[in-house]
Amino acid sequence: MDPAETTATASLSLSLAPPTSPPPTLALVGQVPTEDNHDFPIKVTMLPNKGRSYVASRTIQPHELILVAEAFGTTMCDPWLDCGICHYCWAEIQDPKARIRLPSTSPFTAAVTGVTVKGVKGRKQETVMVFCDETCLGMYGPDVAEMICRVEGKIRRTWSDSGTRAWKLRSEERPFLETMAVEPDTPSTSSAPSIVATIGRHYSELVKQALATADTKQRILGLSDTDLSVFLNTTWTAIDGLILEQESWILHATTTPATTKNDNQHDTRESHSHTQAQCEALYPKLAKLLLAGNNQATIAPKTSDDDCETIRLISEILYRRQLDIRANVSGSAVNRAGVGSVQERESAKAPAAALKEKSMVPGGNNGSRGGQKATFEDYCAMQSNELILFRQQLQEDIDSQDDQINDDEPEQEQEEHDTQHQQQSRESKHNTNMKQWRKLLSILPNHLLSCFYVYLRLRDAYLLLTRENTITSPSNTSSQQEHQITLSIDNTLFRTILYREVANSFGIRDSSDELLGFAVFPRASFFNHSCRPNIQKKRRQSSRAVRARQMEYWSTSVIQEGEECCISYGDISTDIGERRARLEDMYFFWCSCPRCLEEEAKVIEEEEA
Ligand SMILES: C[S@@+](CC[C@H](N)C(=O)[O-])C[C@H]1O[C@@H](n2cnc3c(N)ncnc32)[C@H](O)[C@@H]1O
Repeated sequence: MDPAETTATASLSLSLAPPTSPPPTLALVGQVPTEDNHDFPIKVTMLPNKGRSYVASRTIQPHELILVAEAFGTTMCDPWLDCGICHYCWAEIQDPKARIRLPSTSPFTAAVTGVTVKGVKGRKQETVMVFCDETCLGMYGPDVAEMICRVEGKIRRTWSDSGTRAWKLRSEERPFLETMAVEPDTPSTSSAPSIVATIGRHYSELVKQALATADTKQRILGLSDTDLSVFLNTTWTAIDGLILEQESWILHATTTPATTKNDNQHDTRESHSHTQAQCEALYPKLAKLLLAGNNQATIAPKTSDDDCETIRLISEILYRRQLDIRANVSGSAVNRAGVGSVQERESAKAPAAALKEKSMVPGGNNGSRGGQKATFEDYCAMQSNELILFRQQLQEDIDSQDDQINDDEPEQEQEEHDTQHQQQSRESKHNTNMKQWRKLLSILPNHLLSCFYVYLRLRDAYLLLTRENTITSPSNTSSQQEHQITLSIDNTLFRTILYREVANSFGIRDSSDELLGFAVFPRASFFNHSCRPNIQKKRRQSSRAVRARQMEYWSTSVIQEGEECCISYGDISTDIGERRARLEDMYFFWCSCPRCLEEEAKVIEEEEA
């Protein structure tokens, strides 16, 4: 694979239970071909020190097509976004006249009609998606495409030239972090609902809880998997608390437009524009606060292209998950449960069982070696690499900081001391809590802080889009609203998606081996790596409309029943040292495939000679 060339990184809210790890492997272990799938050539099994893997369920002959896997999520690398490559089939667009470009006109300003936020209206939309024609757009899904362009429209916009400049929050209107300044038993002075104060108290406690689990980088590294899960859940939940506090206030302000003197002066339209600006103005403050914990982290004035790639992938997966829910759950159940409900989360937590029920073989058995639509359950069945990635990043941070620590510390401490001194008289309790936050953030890997940043931007964008949907289509009937998909995400869902993409996505390349982007093929994610692979992957060529969304896996030699079926993760032409280092860095394992063992033995032999 190139599960290869991946970019990056699971639970709600106030639950501190460890995430759904270990991955749901056991239900898949020892699968046996059933009556109707006895001819399916591969099955998933558990191998020592390798996790789950595909093995041959019968003798496989060379050049057999053994699996067709369908992509569940894709993301194109930024430079290719508007370069004549179809966003659905990833082929060069043959007929420029038939080409469809989204958005067809600049921004979705129509969606924010009447909102005059300086620097926003009419701003050039940088994200585009192009498709060969209606067929490809239809296959990809016009709604998904539009949604992704809208999300990116929000995300690409710099925070500084949107909300913050247009909307200066008055301190008396600002509950931001207010609850951090009060003792748990002190009533909140905020006009926002009391839930805000409750959340505020709760998340400050969570920060303390996380620090009580581990208060240095080294101690975090020493935590068991279970304790590290609790530590991460607590930290992420505290961040959700910060965000919830702000969202509660924004929603409160939206639903009660005439509660302040200021609001009385505005008509509804202006009120909407202000609340939109508030969304955008509040998040940078939060991001700054979060990132202030680490001297090396800066708040990006503009979201990076890499972050946008990740955001596109997450948004597509999230959207397709909503479609799955709609297809699998009855409409009324969706309404009852609501987006992101506990029921949904529970069903997402039992992917292996669902996979088993649906089909005992990967990719099903429809006579064409699978290829049926991948689902969010399939996606969740992939291995989550959150803990392993976290530890790797933390170790890297420790290694790179080791040399600097002695020089930097006194300066950092002095700076912190000065800042604290200036504010001490008026906000001593606020500072105590801020200090705890800073402490917590300073012991987290920079990589995680970047993930918080991406998460904040997503929450910001989804909130704005939900508001725009409400503003632009207030007259929608309830049945129309039922069919409208609104995206929402919490830290559980964000981490579920992000950390499964890590080491599980495939690079998509053109004929000259240029990397166009990445895709996640959940049912192909059980192929382990070998430097002497017996399976080769190929993009499907049967018809244009399915190209790239499907990947074929072909045997390259005779594979005996029970033998492992492996692909290679990226370049295997390099020497053993380089190969092993790359695999360890990107896929978190030390390769002991037959070829590596042979080459290792040869090196030892030569050294001894
Ligand atoms: C795409 S997944 C393969 C399926 C995975 N084993 C599972 O249980 O979901 C890639 C991960 O599998 C493991 N893996 C793949 N090939 C391996 C190998 N040759 N030796 C050890 N672990 C391997 C590594 O943890 C890697 O990050």
